[in-house]
Amino acid sequence: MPLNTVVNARDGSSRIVLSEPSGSRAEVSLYGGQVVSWKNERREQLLYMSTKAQMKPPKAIRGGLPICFPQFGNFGALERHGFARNRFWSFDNDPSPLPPANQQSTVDLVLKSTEDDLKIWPHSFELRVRISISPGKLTIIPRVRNTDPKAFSFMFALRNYLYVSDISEVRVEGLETLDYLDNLMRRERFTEQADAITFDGEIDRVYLNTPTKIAIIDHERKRTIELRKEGMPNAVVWNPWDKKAKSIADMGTRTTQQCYV
Ligand SMILES: O=P(O)(O)OC[C@H]1O[C@H](O)[C@H](O)[C@@H](O)[C@@H]1O
Repeated sequence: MPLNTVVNARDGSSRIVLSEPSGSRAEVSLYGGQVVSWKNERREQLLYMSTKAQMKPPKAIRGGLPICFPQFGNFGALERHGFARNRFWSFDNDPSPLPPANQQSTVDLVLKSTEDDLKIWPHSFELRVRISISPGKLTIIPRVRNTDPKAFSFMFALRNYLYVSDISEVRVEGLETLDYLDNLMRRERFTEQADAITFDGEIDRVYLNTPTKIAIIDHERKRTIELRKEGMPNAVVWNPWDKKAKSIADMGTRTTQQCYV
């Protein structure tokens, strides 16, 4: 058991608390291996969490940073976004070969395939994530080990719910001129023409071969979240807008404008 505090939230779920001296703090749920809260040193929340989110099976947690594995979306025969977000993860006591962690600000989790998982996806695996915080930064390092005699392919994605003031006040920079698959147009391929992505309706796109740095600029809050990634070529931009959001039972819309991207 690591030193991180494990708290029982009001909804009865257990969370691991990460903290660091400048005052930022994250909470991680063993259900889904999911970051459910991340606050900066000014105690401002940076992740959206639905007021109707369930922290227990069978649904995935609606908010934070859900982990999609071994499938993203409906790009395969499994349930949407795979099953890792609907499983209870464990503490990983042997996260080698990563460097030793500061146990106040880092947690290592692991998900290993079970007999039931093998019935729906016949490949045994160990999926590890190291989640850590430092001033102004949240880092997630995922690793997949094939414990199967045969090779397999998989998809991995972090389906981030970044908290913004009002989606219509947000710009996403770094995806201009790139090709994308439009999930609202049967995955037809288009090229982005705008010099930044802004929002005025439902959007659900997979941008291909994206740069390592993408900026989410929240004009109203005067805050920029910089997303940096390695080894993950594509980036999804999703916001369901009003009508679709209302049809998602656990979305818990607070205002008519959605506040996540
Ligand atoms: O409702 P969920 O299963 O969590 O999926 C929420 C959304 O995730 C992704 O961004 C997909 O591109 C969308 O098509 C999907 O609607």
